[in-house]
Amino acid sequence: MSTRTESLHSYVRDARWFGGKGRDFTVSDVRRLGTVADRDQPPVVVDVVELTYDDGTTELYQLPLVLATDPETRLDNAFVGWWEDPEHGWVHAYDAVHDRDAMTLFLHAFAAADDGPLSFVRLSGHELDLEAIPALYSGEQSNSSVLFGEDSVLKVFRKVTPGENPDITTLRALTEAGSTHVADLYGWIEATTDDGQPLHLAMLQQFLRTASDGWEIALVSVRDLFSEADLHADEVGGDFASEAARLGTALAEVHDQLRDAFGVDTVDAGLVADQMDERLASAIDVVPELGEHADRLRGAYAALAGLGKLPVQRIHGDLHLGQTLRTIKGWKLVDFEGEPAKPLSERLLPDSPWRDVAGMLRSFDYAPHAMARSLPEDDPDVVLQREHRAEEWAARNKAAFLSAYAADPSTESDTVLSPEEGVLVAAYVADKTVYECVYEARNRPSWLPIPLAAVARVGTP
Ligand SMILES: Nc1ncnc2c1ncn2[C@@H]1O[C@H](COP(=O)(O)OP(=O)(O)O)[C@@H](O)[C@H]1O
Ligand SMILES: O=P(O)(O)O[C@H]1O[C@H](CO)[C@@H](O[C@H]2O[C@H](CO)[C@@H](O)[C@H](O)[C@H]2O)[C@H](O)[C@H]1O
Repeated sequence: MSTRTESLHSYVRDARWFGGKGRDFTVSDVRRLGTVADRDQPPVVVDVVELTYDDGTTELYQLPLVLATDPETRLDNAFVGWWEDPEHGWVHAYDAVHDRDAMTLFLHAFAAADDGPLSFVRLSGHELDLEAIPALYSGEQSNSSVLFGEDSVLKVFRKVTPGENPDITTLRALTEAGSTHVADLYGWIEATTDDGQPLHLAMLQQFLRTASDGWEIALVSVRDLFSEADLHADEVGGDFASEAARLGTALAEVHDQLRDAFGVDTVDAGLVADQMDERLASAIDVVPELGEHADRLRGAYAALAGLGKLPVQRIHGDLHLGQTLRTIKGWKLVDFEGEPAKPLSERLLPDSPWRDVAGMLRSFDYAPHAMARSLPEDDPDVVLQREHRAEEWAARNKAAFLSAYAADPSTESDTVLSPEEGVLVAAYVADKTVYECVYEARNRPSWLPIPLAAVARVGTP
């Protein structure tokens, strides 16, 4: 291994955004996609490293790097390594998302709509604040986001896949449709692979200055309820139901706009049910406790199969309260990348809007149970009381969300679900709950009881 690949290997392995934690891999290739340069500062290159895992599968990870001739002490915390670079000789390499100068260079490249091996594509309609000071967003998870003052935010995708990135293309369609429920897309960075496919590297979008995370707001509402033992969910000050209803309306509008932009198709409900069944079979290998509920879950899938054909369209794909932001101008949905565990080819397929609805319904169940877990309590009466309140909170907010989602604006009537919609909701909720069992077993085992308890309730009213 050269010094360069050795350094890149350790940097990727230890990065917070690396999705292959715990798996052995080698750096099998490093490709340079392009360079952004200004004569007054070190060049910024965008490299993509190919990782090969023990089982032979590969993944591409993006590394924008500042290549300095001398050590840059101001970037000590972003040091990747020093090596002989094929284009720039001996360099000290730093992760560019930590560097204000490098990110300012990117912002200016957007303003100039630079086009070359790296294309900085910009949508019209917003004048970028070129004076904005870049700062890396501290809550980075699977990607790295850089805030430009209060004007825009650049999300740098870490794991990249050749082909269309739905985070960009879905957001672009919604922005162009004038949706009020997203942060507008301002532009994106794109390169082309050797075989001519697009490689979407980053996206620049509106910074939502007044945003509060939907999950956090929901938790505060639950906490208010728990602290008022004698009051019901509709009596406490922090009642969330009107927000849940606004979320339902927002999602219905987003689905309408996505239908208009990408069209509708149909799929065989039996095939969808089979996929749910397959997910269940592999989930049981990871979470054996699911086995005792398998018959009931399969009952929900069989009912779905009985529906014949299902309308499908572009959807969010991984919706939960943590992907919603409450702003002064209403609710916004973020992160249209789809379910992280699915390969890109599957995430791009049209899907049932009820998958998004089910994601939100599951979140309304998670919030009170997650809050209950964070407040240890020995008194069995209080535990029981909280359990009642948790069910009450979940039921109230699910109902508010669902009736707003399903309400028909043309008749202005509050609609209860049709029997067919009831079957759809039950099947997609069951499928999401199975997914969550695997997610929690792998990432947060102490939270596994939350979806497991919900699996035990599948099929009960
Ligand atoms: N446009 C935005 N304005 C302000 N905050 C945002 C914006 N987009 C996302 N966020 C915040 O950043 C967090 C991570 O964003 P997200 O798109 O989910 O990134 P990731 O793909 O890394 O999870 C969100 O939960 C939200 O709190
Ligand atoms: O935000 P991501 O795209 O990474 O989504 C994954 O992680 C989520 C957890 O952060 C997970 O969501 C589950 O936990 C949430 C509370 O933390 C809860 O609101 C959701 O309802 C529940 O599904 C999501 O499933 C997973 O894909």
